Amino acid sequence: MSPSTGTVVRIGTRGSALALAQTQKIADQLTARGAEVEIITITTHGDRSTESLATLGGTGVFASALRDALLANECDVVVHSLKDLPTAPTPGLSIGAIPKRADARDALCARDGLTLDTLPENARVGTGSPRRAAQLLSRRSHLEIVDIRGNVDTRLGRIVGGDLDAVVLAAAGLERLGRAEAVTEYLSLNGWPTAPGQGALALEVRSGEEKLVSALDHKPSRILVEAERAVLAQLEAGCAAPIAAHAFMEDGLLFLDARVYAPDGTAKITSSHALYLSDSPNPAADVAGRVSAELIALGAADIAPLGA
Ligand SMILES: NCc1[nH]cc(CCC(=O)O)c1CC(=O)O
Repeated sequence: MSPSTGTVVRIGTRGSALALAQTQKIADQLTARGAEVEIITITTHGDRSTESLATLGGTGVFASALRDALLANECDVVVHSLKDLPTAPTPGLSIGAIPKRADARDALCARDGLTLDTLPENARVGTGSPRRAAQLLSRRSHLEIVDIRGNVDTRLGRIVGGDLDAVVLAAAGLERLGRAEAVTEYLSLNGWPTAPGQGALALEVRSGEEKLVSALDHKPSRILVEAERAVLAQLEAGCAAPIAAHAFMEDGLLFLDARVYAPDGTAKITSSHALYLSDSPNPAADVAGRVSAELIALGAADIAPLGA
């Protein structure tokens, strides 16, 4: 054990079961590196509201209360789900670490082992995400999309209760909550890219205090999520926009695939580019620049409400 420094690192988190589970993991990793930590639960507008995610205005509903707590010195580190974090930097704050990314896939959780192909015509599928709704409709145009909110357990409960036939959730969240047994189909990222940054966490600190968490930073994960999020930033899109992105590395190349969907699933615009990581001082921004420029040139703003 390292000797205690005498300072306790206060980690702020949302109070949902998912947020607490992922924060506990980060707390354990910091403790293993000799830090003394304390977890502080902060209630956000996004947690209190029962409005649909789309009407809440998307961007940052979960993040702003955590950031306020950090700026007010009520805690020293906050743990965000990266995909819920607005792309604009906050003055005075900095992302001190992006730990190794978990599974970026979406997962279908359906009754009776059903899959996307075997769900009956007009099946009721719950999601609060305009991206997932568009992807579902683009694969199965007769599905009935039900706008749902609430935590993962509540959503899964609606299948058992018979109200819904299926829900689509992030594989990473189900895994963190120990609910992976509810998955009936993992949706491949090739055909079903997900929200920029899905499966990754962001550890935010006050600028200058990055050292509190920098040991947990995972450079490859940071490059991948930076590439995906740069598409959102360059399209000036919010986290509720029907946009999906998937970056991966292979043989020294950084690949980025992004799609913009019409909300009703009847149209989509796609772009994919790759570049050698060694060819650019900033490969994430460069590959995202090419993809975004192409999406815009192909009419992304005409098929989807990007600012949502
Ligand atoms: N917007 C809610 C949210 N934010 C992050 C996750 C999942 C975990 C992750 O992507 O890291 C979820 C739930 C879901 O989409 O099923």
